Amino acid sequence: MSEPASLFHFDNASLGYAGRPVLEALNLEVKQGEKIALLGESGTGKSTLLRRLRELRPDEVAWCPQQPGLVPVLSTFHNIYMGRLACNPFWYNLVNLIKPLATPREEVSGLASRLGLSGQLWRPAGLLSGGQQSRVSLARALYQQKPVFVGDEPVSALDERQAAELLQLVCERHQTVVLALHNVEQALTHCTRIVGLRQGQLVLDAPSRELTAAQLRTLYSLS
Ligand SMILES: Nc1ncnc2c1ncn2[C@@H]1O[C@H](COP(=O)(O)OP(=O)(O)OP(=O)(O)O)[C@@H](O)[C@H]1O
Repeated sequence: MSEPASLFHFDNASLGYAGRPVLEALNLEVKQGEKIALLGESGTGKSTLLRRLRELRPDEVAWCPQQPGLVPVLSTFHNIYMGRLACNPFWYNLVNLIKPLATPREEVSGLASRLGLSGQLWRPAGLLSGGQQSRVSLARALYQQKPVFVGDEPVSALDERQAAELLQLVCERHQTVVLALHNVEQALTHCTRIVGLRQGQLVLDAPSRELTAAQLRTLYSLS
């Protein structure tokens, strides 16, 4: 069997903003088929790394940002539909804005029901609860139907049961997954590899099966 293809490769890389590094001396390779959880305390550079992954392969990455960034006056349907806006011609998007066609209605309502949003399909996104908005954002990313899913704390606003179901759905539907998470149990259950960041450095990179929740919690301990 041939080796899985390398999708992202950082070799002693520095990532940051306007010449100010956030992550330094980064060595990391992501191969096709991997399910990776990125852990580390707030401000350590998880989002910075995820943004770079998205920039490197914009056509292959389904992106689920930390802030839902929904259009509040548009319905749940329209916000999810936006995941595929760039794949369709202008006239098709315009028609679907005014009177959604049967195919996208079916696709989006199927996805909405998987995410427990059936009853919210035609409500303006601005009227939804925080957890519902975060599920709409997740549905919009799933609707992109790309091979790589990059999610920045995509389930942090959800309860444990919903979070587990949706992480499973994300992993089933994408060949490669990279997720920033704060919950170490979720990381160990759903991901096969854990990457830990601390103060701008990669300090852990190991298969989940070799790690315990207690070891991962040390990434968050003060020192
Ligand atoms: N657009 C930006 N311009 C300048 N600095 C930024 C920008 N975005 C983030 N930073 C800085 O980069 C550092 C890392 O931020 P980042 O958002 O990557 O952390 P994080 O690990 O994702 O945190 P959290 O868990 O709170 O989301 C922080 O010091 C932050 O202030």
